[in-house]
Amino acid sequence: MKKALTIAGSDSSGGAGIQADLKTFSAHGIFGMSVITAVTAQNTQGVFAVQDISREMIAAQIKAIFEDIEVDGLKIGMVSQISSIEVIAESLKNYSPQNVVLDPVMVSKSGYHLLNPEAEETLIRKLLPLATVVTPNIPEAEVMTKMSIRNLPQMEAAAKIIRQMGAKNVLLKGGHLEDDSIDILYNGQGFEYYASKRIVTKNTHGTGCTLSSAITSNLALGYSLDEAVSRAKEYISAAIEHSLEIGKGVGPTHHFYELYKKAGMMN
Ligand SMILES: Nc1ncnc2c1ncn2[C@@H]1O[C@H](COP(=O)(O)OP(=O)(O)O)[C@@H](O)[C@H]1O
Ligand SMILES: Cc1ncc(COP(=O)(O)O)c(N)n1
Repeated sequence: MKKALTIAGSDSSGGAGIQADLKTFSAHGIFGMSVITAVTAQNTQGVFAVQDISREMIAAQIKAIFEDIEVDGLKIGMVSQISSIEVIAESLKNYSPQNVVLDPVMVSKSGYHLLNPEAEETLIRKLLPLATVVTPNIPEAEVMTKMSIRNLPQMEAAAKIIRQMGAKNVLLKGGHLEDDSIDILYNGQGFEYYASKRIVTKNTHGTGCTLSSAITSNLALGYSLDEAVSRAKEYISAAIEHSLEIGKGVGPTHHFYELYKKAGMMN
């Protein structure tokens, strides 16, 4: 069985973060493991409190996993402080992990700063070079490039700038634009485009986490990056289409092993 690790924050309401990642890994038939960087008290309506895990504890979790178990895919999600980012970068250097997907989580859908703005530059400098692919949404790409992104040509220009910052590949997600949702992948030579119909729903809590852990799962299963992104896009579209009316606010995506298996997407 393939094994994947998520280094991210815990979402008490189960829609995003570590919880979304582990559900996604399971739906792909992957054994999921976690390094928790922060515990959040959140639900479908907002984030109410965050407690960061100490750098010693983050390092100890990473060591415990890599010293014992082979990691076929690694996803990095919410990391809130400079010290946490630094310890992750230092710890991972010892293990040279393959198939690293970096989701540069900055602000939650409900507007809470999950990444301390002072740590943005450290995230770019320390974590981007470790990434096989980085998956910013439009507001994150705007912070990284300091440019305004309103259309496809601006997305392409931003993807080129972000790749120059050190990631091997950039998947810039178009979910925040108004038209159909197009994500673009830039590998330094050319672009791939992944379009999907915009699904009309308010329930998109955890879409970014779900997409990045689905890419990680498919890379761990041995698919090329292009195939991994295509399959992950099918997964997230179905997960949004079947999203759940849970809670009073922005409900979560749905993770469904059985439907996925029927669609012939299981290995
Ligand atoms: N309403 C929607 N319909 C279809 N796909 C969507 C919708 N919202 C987001 N997506 C897709 O979900 C993934 C996550 O997108 P996005 O919302 O941009 O990221 P984030 O959760 O990081 O803000 C992307 O592949 C995006 O294209
Ligand atoms: C622990 C954690 N990690 C990531 C997100 C981002 O998810 P979203 O952008 O859907 O709010 C979140 N809300 N909580």
